[in-house]
Amino acid sequence: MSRHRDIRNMNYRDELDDAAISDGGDEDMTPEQQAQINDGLEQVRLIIGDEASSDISDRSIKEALWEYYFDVDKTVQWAYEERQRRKIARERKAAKEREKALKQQAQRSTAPSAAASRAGTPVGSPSKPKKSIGVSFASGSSTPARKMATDQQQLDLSGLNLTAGATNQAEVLDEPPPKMSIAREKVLEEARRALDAEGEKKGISIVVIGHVDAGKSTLMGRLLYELGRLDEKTKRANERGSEKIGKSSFSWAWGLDGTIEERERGITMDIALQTLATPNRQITVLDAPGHKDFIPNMISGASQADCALLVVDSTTGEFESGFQRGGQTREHLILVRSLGVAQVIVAVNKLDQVEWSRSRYDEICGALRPFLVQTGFQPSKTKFLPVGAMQGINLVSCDGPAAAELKQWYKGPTLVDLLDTLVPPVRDITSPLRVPISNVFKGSGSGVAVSGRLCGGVVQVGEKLRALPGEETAIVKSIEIEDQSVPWAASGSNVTLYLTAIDPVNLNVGSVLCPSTDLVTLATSFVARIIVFDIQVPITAGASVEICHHSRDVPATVVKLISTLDRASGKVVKQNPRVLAKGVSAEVRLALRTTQISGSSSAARGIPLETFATNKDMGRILIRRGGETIAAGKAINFLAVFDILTSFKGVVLEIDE
Ligand SMILES: Nc1nc2c(ncn2[C@@H]2O[C@H](COP(=O)(O)OP(=O)(O)OP(=O)(O)O)[C@@H](O)[C@H]2O)c(=O)[nH]1
Repeated sequence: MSRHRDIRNMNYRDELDDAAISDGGDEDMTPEQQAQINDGLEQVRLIIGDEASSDISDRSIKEALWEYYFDVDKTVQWAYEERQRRKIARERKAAKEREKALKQQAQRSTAPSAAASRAGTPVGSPSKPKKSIGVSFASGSSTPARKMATDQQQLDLSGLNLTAGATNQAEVLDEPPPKMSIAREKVLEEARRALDAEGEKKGISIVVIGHVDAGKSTLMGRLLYELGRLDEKTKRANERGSEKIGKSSFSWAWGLDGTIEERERGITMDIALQTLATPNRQITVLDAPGHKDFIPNMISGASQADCALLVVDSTTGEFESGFQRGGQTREHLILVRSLGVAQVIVAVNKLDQVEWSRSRYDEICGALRPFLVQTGFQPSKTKFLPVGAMQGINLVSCDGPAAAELKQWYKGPTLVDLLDTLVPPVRDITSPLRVPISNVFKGSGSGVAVSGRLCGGVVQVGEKLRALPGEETAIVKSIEIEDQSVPWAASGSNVTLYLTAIDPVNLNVGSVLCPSTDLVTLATSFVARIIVFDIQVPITAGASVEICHHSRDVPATVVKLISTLDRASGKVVKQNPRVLAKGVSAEVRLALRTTQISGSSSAARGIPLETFATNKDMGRILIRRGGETIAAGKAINFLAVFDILTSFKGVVLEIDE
């Protein structure tokens, strides 16, 4: 085989047929190279699935491995892109055929009797061309969970040439953008009815948090298996694959940790999204990374969740290291509470490591309870349970010989019982639509897809939305919730929106989609009420920080320390404090840093923010410094905003304090 074929820029028309790929001859390879190819093929297959589900033949994979010098990561990336290219090519072909059929139909209808008599068929009953609806890569595939931000499935948009010129675009546009077909009032009425419906499963999202290696992914992988959401074939493939790289204890985690780096390192690096159902709840699960290097990804996941599932490792010394200062058990709890999560389930895991000791379980619950209260969780909204994630004990049931020791002292609910009683939050469907984008990836045909959680309002197919910051609008081509196509979605739903009529370069993670008639404020300077975390170096005026808002981080400066406040009453304790030490509540003025340097960068154009009083989910921020989260807060007042009406000039309006 030659290494000189440009795999990334292959013409998909030629590549559609695997037989078209020249063999080139394996005889050029040494036995070692052949072994490497076969080994690589096995690894790629573990990730992308078999030929039927991946649409890529062994031969194509071997070719790619050869071209990429046996690099499995690059080959997997190529395979995902290739699959998408093939899908687009098929859609184009189908569109052309539909167009041809329509033309023939039109010709027939202009000469009805002649056509009818010639064809011997009745006139006027053309077969309606099927409408193609974009589907995400994850739907129906045997690949692991869909990842949210930096997944292999979040593809390099340049590979698709989505912006490659008018002719190309026109060719790809197989149908005009859809029009809004349902009146807004009707959508609201339907949404209200669906939310109130008795007997309907209530939708809720939960973020899985905890210190690194607590067993979060293992617990979710095992739970998905117990609930029939992970099939035997994938389970066995994960067992084989993890054993092969000497990480067999991570086989359950492979159900969630899908990238090669995550699997090789045995850690979660990005949020993985999965769904599961309990008798009364339809649950979106966001598995967050525990490692402190990936806190921004964890924040992105937590800002999309209603509730949290905290997993702690009960092994001697392990709970303690996660709970001590700097441990992620502590930090994650503070973060999720700051982001508005009020309900938490604590799964005390790996009890098999401490011989199912009741006293160890009680000790851990006893240490966590006061901390949870201190962090702002109400005891009535905090539930505890003992589990053995690896063996699947007390997840769906607490029966069988493996659970015998636990059953001697534990008679409480299982994890599924507790998930089933989570209280869904009140959804504000009448407020303006806000969709902070947590991921951008390729849609089908000419479109691009974005995912995120609706923080207000309703969205429907055909709706025109503005992407902020920026001047571009998009039209919603289709909407998916849990891989099901739906005509509309309401506040609180985690959705994938397939957009058209927009260049994908204008859609960024952290941008917010909203109606053109009701734009989000782009704040460049604002007052926030914050709570300072357990920091060692106090905050002073002029400090350089990062503001995290949903999936966006922007450099900012703490311009002014306005006052410290009484945490209980909110009353001013001291005006113009010189420093803010740990535990203090304060009002500060923040300004995006790039506004002071240049008036044209995206950060300078402000962050799409609302005051907490207007929209709680859109008004929360976290403040980080040097990789550490130092404070959480809410925007209470804008001091300077980017003027959207004159945005092409990059005007920043100063508003009096
Ligand atoms: N003995 C025992 N080991 C477990 C159990 N649950 C998880 N583990 C092991 O703990 C290790 C870490 O598991 P993961 O599921 O990757 O942990 P995690 O919390 O998802 O890790 P990060 O996402 O990287 O923070 C693996 O070796 C698991 O096999 C359990 O119930 N018992």
